[in-house]
Amino acid sequence: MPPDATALLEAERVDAGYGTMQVLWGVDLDVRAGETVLLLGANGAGKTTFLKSLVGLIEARNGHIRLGGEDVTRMRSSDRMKRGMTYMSELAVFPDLSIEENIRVGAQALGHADPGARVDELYGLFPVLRDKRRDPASSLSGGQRKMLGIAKALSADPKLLVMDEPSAGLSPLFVKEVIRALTSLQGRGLALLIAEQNISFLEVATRVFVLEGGRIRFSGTVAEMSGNEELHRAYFGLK
Ligand SMILES: Nc1ncnc2c1ncn2[C@@H]1O[C@H](COP(=O)(O)OP(=O)(O)OP(=O)(O)O)[C@@H](O)[C@H]1O
Repeated sequence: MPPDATALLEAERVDAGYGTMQVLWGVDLDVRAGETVLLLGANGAGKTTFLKSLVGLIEARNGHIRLGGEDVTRMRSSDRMKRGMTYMSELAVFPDLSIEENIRVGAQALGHADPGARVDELYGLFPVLRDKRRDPASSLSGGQRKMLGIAKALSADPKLLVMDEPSAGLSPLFVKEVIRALTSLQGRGLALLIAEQNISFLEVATRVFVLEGGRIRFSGTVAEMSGNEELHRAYFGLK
């Protein structure tokens, strides 16, 4: 795949693994500015490993990762963050800190110029967090806690938010809440890369990549994916 001038993030033939075990085999994926890309895959497909190699928590053994056209493959995680890529993992929230403290910690750690203004802006996006701003994060429901994780990750005003299984541990009702929150973020110029095994997230995606056994098995639009009979059977059940 040649470097794509319009891609915000571009992974090209990425190999990664742990010790002697290779998990990812030549993974290609790109995210354009402002779009939402879903990385679908079953348990153990390598989604987390891939996201970690993108954000710099593990190093890609081969291949290239470019952010805004710049090669960041060997760059530290914090420097990738400064260039606009933020990672939201499951352990995104400090339960003992208040909601506001959580967001402020995020804004400060990620180097936002005016954390106070950013906190107000985020309350506009997630009003439920404003109402509970003095309460400890542990008092939030699962869905609300996920929203706090998203707000915290957004506090540095990234161009790309990389999310690992935002639906993990949530009931279908809370998954809907998170999807609603993500929908409200779209159209603000923010790009999202979401690794999931929950196909509910297809409704927010522009394009989909399917990872199986550490290899990209499919990439295309949601319509193209549901038009592919084998994938349709595997991910949507029998027609
Ligand atoms: N720190 C680690 N050390 C060794 N092997 C690991 C490590 N983390 C993950 N693996 C292995 O790498 C493979 C891919 O795991 P990974 O967590 O990337 O998959 P995943 O698609 O995110 O799965 P899940 O949906 O269950 O989180 C698995 O075989 C897993 O056991």
